[in-house]
Amino acid sequence: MTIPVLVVAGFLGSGKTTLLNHLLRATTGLRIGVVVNDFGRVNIDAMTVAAQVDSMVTLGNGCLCCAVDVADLDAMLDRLAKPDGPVDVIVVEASGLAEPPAMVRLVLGSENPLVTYGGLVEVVDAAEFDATRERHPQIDKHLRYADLVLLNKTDRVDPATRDRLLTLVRDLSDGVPVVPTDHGRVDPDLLFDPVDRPDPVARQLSFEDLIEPEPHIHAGYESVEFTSDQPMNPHRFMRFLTDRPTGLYRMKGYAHFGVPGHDDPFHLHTVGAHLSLTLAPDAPRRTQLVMIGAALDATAITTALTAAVEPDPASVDPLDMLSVTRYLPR
Ligand SMILES: Nc1nc2c(ncn2[C@@H]2O[C@H](COP(=O)(O)OP(=O)(O)OP(=O)(O)O)[C@@H](O)[C@H]2O)c(=O)[nH]1
Repeated sequence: MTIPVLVVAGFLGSGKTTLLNHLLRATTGLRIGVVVNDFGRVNIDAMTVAAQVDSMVTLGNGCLCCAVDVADLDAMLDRLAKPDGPVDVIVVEASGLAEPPAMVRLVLGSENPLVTYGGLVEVVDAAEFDATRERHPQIDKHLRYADLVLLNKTDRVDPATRDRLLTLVRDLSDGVPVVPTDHGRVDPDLLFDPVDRPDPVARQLSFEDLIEPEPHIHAGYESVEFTSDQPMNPHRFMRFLTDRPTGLYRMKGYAHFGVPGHDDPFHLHTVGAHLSLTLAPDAPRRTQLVMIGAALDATAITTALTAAVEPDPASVDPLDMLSVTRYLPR
């Protein structure tokens, strides 16, 4: 079980903290570690009902909030990412403009084997987008860095503007999934896998008892599944992975190539352009993938993956497997 670390970025006032609060409310059973760089600046609802110790705040429902500088992020990830606790996912709120790429590098460079990169989410204020872009043209570059863009505050624009902005942000972000939200209300399942835990956290009065839980919203994203009992061709499959389908945020599952000398399947997960691959000798010898994103073209994805099926794996040069195995951890 690895712990995804999600980095949330966005211009001042775009709704990052609102998104954090939503995630704390909308997930049940999931223990979220929230990392901010200043408690004083961020108004996390949960903190009003929490006990603060040192740089860490413990919430009744098993969530933790911590305040660290970017430089200390690595140490905080080690503190939070431990087998069996204390959290299932970590959300880092990036503040300041230069920070997101630096934070992503830190997360990707973490030597903690439990830490996996969970994606860079850019929150954009729909009501201010045109004005922000005029003042800060670098926002276009930020959109391209992101693995997922939330076009937030859609309640503050009319439907025609919302649609225009959605198209504009999709064009600017170059294939990155863009999901419209108000008050950061995105389905948490788009961001990370639900955790099936009945109620292991010993608790008295919890955060969840004190706030109104939000109804589950299942909107703004799709998932596409692909299964093949026939092996995949390593080159064609890796081309599919590197030439990421438009709107794809994350993908998880198993791939089987059946090339002589390489019969073990691989477990894979991707977030944005990042791919993580491990050998899964005990998994069934088949390919089974779930792809999650926004405005996914299910037909195009299925067609591309079907074209990557290899009916005659014995004829594939085992050296072609280098295009896959080079992603294995060293
Ligand atoms: N109408 C509307 N207001 C929103 C929405 N999302 C956030 N807000 C409000 O916008 C203001 C800024 O939201 P925050 O979540 O604090 O934004 P932030 O990005 O964390 O801000 P900084 O940390 O200062 O950069 C708050 O008053 C929110 O209540 C939305 O979708 N619609």
